[in-house]
Amino acid sequence: MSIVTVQLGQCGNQIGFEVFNALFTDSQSSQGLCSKRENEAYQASCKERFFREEKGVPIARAVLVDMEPKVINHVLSKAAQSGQWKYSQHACFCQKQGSGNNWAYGYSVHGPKHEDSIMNLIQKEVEKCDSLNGFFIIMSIAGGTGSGLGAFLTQHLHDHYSNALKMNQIIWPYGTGEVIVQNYNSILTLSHLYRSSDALLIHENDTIHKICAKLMNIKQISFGDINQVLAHQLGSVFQPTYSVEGSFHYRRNPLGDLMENLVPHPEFKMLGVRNIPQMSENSLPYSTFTWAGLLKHLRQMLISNAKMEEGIDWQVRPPLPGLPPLGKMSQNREQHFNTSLANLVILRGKDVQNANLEGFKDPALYTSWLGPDEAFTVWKTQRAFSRYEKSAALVSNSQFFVKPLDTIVGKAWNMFASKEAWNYARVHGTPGPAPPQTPGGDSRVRPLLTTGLAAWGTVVRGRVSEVCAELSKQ
Ligand SMILES: Nc1nc2c(ncn2[C@@H]2O[C@H](COP(=O)(O)OP(=O)(O)OP(=O)(O)O)[C@@H](O)[C@H]2O)c(=O)[nH]1
Repeated sequence: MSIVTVQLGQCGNQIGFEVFNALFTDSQSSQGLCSKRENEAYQASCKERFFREEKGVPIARAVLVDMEPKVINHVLSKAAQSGQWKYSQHACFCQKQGSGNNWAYGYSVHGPKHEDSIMNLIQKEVEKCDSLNGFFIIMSIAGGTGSGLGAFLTQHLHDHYSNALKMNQIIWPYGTGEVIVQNYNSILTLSHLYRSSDALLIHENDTIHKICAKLMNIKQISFGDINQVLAHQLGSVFQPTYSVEGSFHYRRNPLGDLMENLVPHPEFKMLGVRNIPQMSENSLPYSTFTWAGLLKHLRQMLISNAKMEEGIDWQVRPPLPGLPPLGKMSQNREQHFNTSLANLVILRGKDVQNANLEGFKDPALYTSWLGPDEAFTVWKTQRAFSRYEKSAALVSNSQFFVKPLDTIVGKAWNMFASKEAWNYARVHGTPGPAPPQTPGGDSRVRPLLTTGLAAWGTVVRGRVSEVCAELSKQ
């Protein structure tokens, strides 16, 4: 079954390119450390998911959308220059003017105006799949096009393709110093996506930046570096794995299987990825790994909510069995133990059959309403990924995002409240501080933003407390 990727805005298109490039390069690699037959099955499965063929050339199953032509032109030519795969020239939609980091402009102006053209392109790409698995929608949540138009399109995909799964890859903005209205844009996007998407796979720019600095030893970090790390993480999740252990049959329903294992309740669908090992190419030849070592680190990253291998807090332990719920709760809080709803571990490489995953089956890791039998899954393949002889990825539905979500909602409310205070002061003749800049100099979008923000902010805030309440029941 195939996945149609929709790349939106600057961020979505730049990341999309790196993802296809990583998938293709890995699938063609001769360093898979497995039999020829197995390698061919892996390649065929990757191709069916992400590429089609036109005159013998692999073409990404993707639709590229941006309101400015520059980035799309750039990724089209980079893909063509790779000499290995291409985008279709006919699967691109761009205009001359971006959304100026204005969510409402993307959602209320660009969305309705270009809905037919974009949905037509998507339909054409869908018709080229023998069997559609779903959509993978890559976007940032802080700009205007990816976030606003992305929320609009996801809603329309939800309405038009109700049987296909929708997974949004969203890029969480840096905590400081980027787009002044990023917190508004983010909560507007999240609250819309929460209704129309089946799962949100979240990557935080701050985290990936740290991985580039600390694990990859990159001195001057560019979006290109960040996107390569991100593409590696996504590849480690989406490249094929066995449907039945030991067979060369690869999973045919990647998005469906992922959701079945990781989204046990439609209200809890924010997923995070951790992977191990991740290091610079120079260090790799001098490193050896064992499954026991990799899995010990990965488990501790999970329970202590460490975002990368470096700086893991080894003091955090699962709550002791038999403690009364209240005792468990206060102990959890003290230790910052990260409770999970569901975890999927994906193992790739040599001797994968010998990896022992008992550590992930401890009931103390999960909520009281799902035991490890339902909440924990493992996928495997003997075929090594990228340049790593052994590697492990963890996709987790856990408390990972409660804190970043709370921070973003809190900042947006503060900004909103200070703007309201300023308006009040102005109306009542008392001078107040200048208002923070809001998007929407355009009179069409300003009312939508102020009323919309109040409504959607409440929705997101409600989600946060629900997630906290449910997950802290441990
Ligand atoms: N990881 C990553 N983040 C990016 C990249 N480009 C932009 N961003 C992030 O995306 C957010 C800004 O969104 P953009 O994608 O640039 O904006 P857009 O969707 O094109 O919308 P407009 O510019 O308003 O038309 C910020 O949080 C940036 O940090 C990229 O290539 N990689």
